[in-house]
Amino acid sequence: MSGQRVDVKVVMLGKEYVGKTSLVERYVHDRFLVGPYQNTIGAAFVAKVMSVGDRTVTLGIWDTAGSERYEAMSRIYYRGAKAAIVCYGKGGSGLFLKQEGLGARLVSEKGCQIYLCGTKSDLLEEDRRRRRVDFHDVQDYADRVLALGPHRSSFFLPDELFQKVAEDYVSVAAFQVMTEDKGVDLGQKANPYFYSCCHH
Ligand SMILES: Nc1nc2c(ncn2[C@@H]2O[C@H](COP(=O)(O)OP(=O)(O)OP(=O)(O)O)[C@@H](O)[C@H]2O)c(=O)[nH]1
Repeated sequence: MSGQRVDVKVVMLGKEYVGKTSLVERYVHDRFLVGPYQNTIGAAFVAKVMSVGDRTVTLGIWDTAGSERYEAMSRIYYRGAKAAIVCYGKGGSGLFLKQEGLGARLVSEKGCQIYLCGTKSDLLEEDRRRRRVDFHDVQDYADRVLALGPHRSSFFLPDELFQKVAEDYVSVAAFQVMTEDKGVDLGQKANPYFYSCCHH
């Protein structure tokens, strides 16, 4: 990685145990690690080179620790992020508050595109009653807390999600403005995307 230029700083956010590391592992190494859960300490970094049309884009992905113990540290990692993947466990505890705080802070970060990612969809497929986070709550969060414009919902596999981030970097006007260092109008950069992922 030394000397390699990162085009897009991507930060993974969300509560502990929600599945951030597994999402990155699936995307970067195409594997799902079974075994005892190991929480991330601080943050982990990985770079991934990918193609968008005839362009090469390097994502620098910071997988931050979800535990509140590391919250102060995480702020360091999302400084300057151009994309934030905010993960929430659809079948998890139902607590969305931490992400709300993080999301609100991210909006104040210049030029950060936000992707809301529902994880562990496979658990819901096994048993619909496990759903704890309602899709409408997520929509409400995007509207009310992030105060962002129109949004879409899609089911994507992990590699498709990161591909979308890279494609947006190349194609979305706000990103193009940023690369020219002209600054970003927060009002125009604002579409959150809802993604639903599982890693199996
Ligand atoms: N069934 C299922 N389990 C998952 C999925 N993704 C992650 N897990 C499990 O959930 C647990 C937590 O996953 P991690 O990826 O380590 O979670 P994290 O968000 O990185 O956690 P922190 O490092 O504490 O922030 C692990 O035991 C994973 O095996 C998924 O899509 N489906």
